[in-house]
Amino acid sequence: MQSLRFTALEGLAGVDTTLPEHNGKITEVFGSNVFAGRIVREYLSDEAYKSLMNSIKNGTKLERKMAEQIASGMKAWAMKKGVTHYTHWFQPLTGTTAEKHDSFFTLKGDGTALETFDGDALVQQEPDASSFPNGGLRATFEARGYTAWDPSSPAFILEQGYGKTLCIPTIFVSYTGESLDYKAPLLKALVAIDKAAVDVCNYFDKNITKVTPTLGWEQEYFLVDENLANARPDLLMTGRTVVGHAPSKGQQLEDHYFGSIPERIYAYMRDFEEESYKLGIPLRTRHNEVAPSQFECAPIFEEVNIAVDHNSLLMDIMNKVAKRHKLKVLLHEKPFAGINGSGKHNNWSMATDTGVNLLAPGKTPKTNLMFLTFFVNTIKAVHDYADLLRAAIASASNDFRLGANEAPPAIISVFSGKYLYEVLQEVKSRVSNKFDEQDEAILKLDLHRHIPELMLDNTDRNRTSPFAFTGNKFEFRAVGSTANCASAMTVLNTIVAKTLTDFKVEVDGLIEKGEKKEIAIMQTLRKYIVDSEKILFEGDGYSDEWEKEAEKRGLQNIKTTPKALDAMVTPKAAQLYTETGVYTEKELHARHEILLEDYVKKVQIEARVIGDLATNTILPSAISYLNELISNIRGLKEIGLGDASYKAQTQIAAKISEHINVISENVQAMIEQRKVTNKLTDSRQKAIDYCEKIKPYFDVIRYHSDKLEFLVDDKKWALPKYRELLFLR
Ligand SMILES: NC(=O)CC[C@H](N)C(=O)O
Repeated sequence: MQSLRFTALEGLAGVDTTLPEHNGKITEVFGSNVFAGRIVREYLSDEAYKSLMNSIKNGTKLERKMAEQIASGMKAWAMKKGVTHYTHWFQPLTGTTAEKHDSFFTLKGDGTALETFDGDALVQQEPDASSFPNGGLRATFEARGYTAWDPSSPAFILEQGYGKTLCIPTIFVSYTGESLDYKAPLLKALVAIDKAAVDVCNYFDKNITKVTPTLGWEQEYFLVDENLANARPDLLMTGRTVVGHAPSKGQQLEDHYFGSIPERIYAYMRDFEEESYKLGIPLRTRHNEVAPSQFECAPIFEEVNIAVDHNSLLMDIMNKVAKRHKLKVLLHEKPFAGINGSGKHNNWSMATDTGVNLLAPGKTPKTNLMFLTFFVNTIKAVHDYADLLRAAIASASNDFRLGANEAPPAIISVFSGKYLYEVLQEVKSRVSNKFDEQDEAILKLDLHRHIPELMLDNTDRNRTSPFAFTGNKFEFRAVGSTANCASAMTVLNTIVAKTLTDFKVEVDGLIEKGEKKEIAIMQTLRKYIVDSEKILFEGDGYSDEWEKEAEKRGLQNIKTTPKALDAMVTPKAAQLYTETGVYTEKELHARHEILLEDYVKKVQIEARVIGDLATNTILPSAISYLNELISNIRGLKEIGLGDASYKAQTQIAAKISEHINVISENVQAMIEQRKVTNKLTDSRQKAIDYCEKIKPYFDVIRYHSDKLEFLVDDKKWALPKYRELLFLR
């Protein structure tokens, strides 16, 4: 039987690349499936509308009567659009989104069939959902988990094939109130930063009453022909290729980056964009990324909460729409060795209700001081809690990306850009104990002269930094492409909230001692700059010198997930999270446990896939070719030719045979090691064992498999090759 590889290759020519028919104007479809804006106004009474808006703005609880009215408005809108079912839509710690559909349809006691959706169904559900990761927070026999409506993220309609479902964004918590998802802690972090940032803003402007962090993510991904992907069990099971010889041409010519978008890919992009627009996801950019077959899309920034939901939704849509185009989208951080991986850079800032971006340099000396305050506090937060940011981006898949081919290293540092670096140095050298009002006024003016030079296109970019200032926001580049942005956003907003709170205490302390407010601020900023200087790095983050320099500075460089996660369960982390109200200690430990278990499972699956592939696919291909060589050598001998005539064949046969043996021995050894490791009961130790004792086999097996791929007759190789996966579509 012909291998799937060749069937897939033959099928490629027949792929349809025609563009789907779409409405020309984005504004005509944008948000049409979202219960927001005009639609809410239209379907709700003034009273219900006001109370919903109030709940969104101030987080106040909705009265039951209002919830009833809102549910009825939502149902009317949804049914008009042909919706039959509703679901509480949530983001459990599995990394994907979850939904369990219920129909509006009910039978009353007297047998009347009705469509209903009441306030209770909107506000809270008990989906059971006992199989989601919970880190010991729930025993299965008391598996109650609740989903609770988050009014700050609008309801939307998911269209799928024939069906339409009303989705209510919710948080997912245990019976006793512990969070079991990505969203609940995020919302708490947003409350914490709002309070802390408003307090600090009020030093400068009393009119500011709300600060909302914003997020603009960039989603990188790969696309592979679906049939080719189906012939790669590793892609299907793990999202990455565990073997594969490097193609002769990779990304070295940089001819794919920003190149013209291939027709078939363009059709796919246009299609998932259209789906996204209907759901109010404001996608703006699309382009070819650096690696062959790698692409990127990014929306206009939004409030963090909404942006997180939109990214989770988008990943789901991208997967579904890819099927229509017979493509497979790879969101994994490192689907292919030797070329770029994929990130999900998180562009983060904070906006006030007076319309000011707190990380945009101001127009006047006074607003510049406000900018500087938030800028320095963010740097201090990253400095003090770098280990938590590292933990926030840790995953089995991101471990393959960090520090490899154009991805930031595992060392957390901040890039400020030349101008702001100078500004920080200036504050450091000029603010002293004797610093008086006059000095302050002059410094402020001097800084103001400096800062306006910082036009957006004037700031230098540093792609090698994990956390870079880019003119009016910070770009957290270390976040991986499969990640739920909520992990990074929860940590970042929490640590900045905590730093701002401490900052206020220090400044108020100085004011109480009789210092003028602005001088107190400057002095505290100076202190923060000095304290956090070692986190600032303007150079090449990819270089070996930086690793050495970072070590000298005492910065952590934890390359693997199991140990990076340790930061979550230190006394310092417990204090931070309990003080800000984001996690209880119990929740932190549960989350730590869940992440370790996730790591173990992912590496375990990879180990199994590698073992299977080696035994069932790679070795048989090699042995089959080896047999051909042997009969060839035997034949040449039989017709009386001497050693010299089959020298090459003998050499190739010897090499193949050696690779076969090494692979076979290592697969066996890996299986034996797994048996030992699986017996461990401590999750951390088990994860470390998987990382340090099992993963190293992957590299050895891969090395020898890739050598075989190079030696074995192409027709006998069953797995689609890198050149096919990356260049054929
Ligand atoms: N051009 C780029 O920004 C490359 C980013 C890179 N793909 C990453 O993993 O972060």
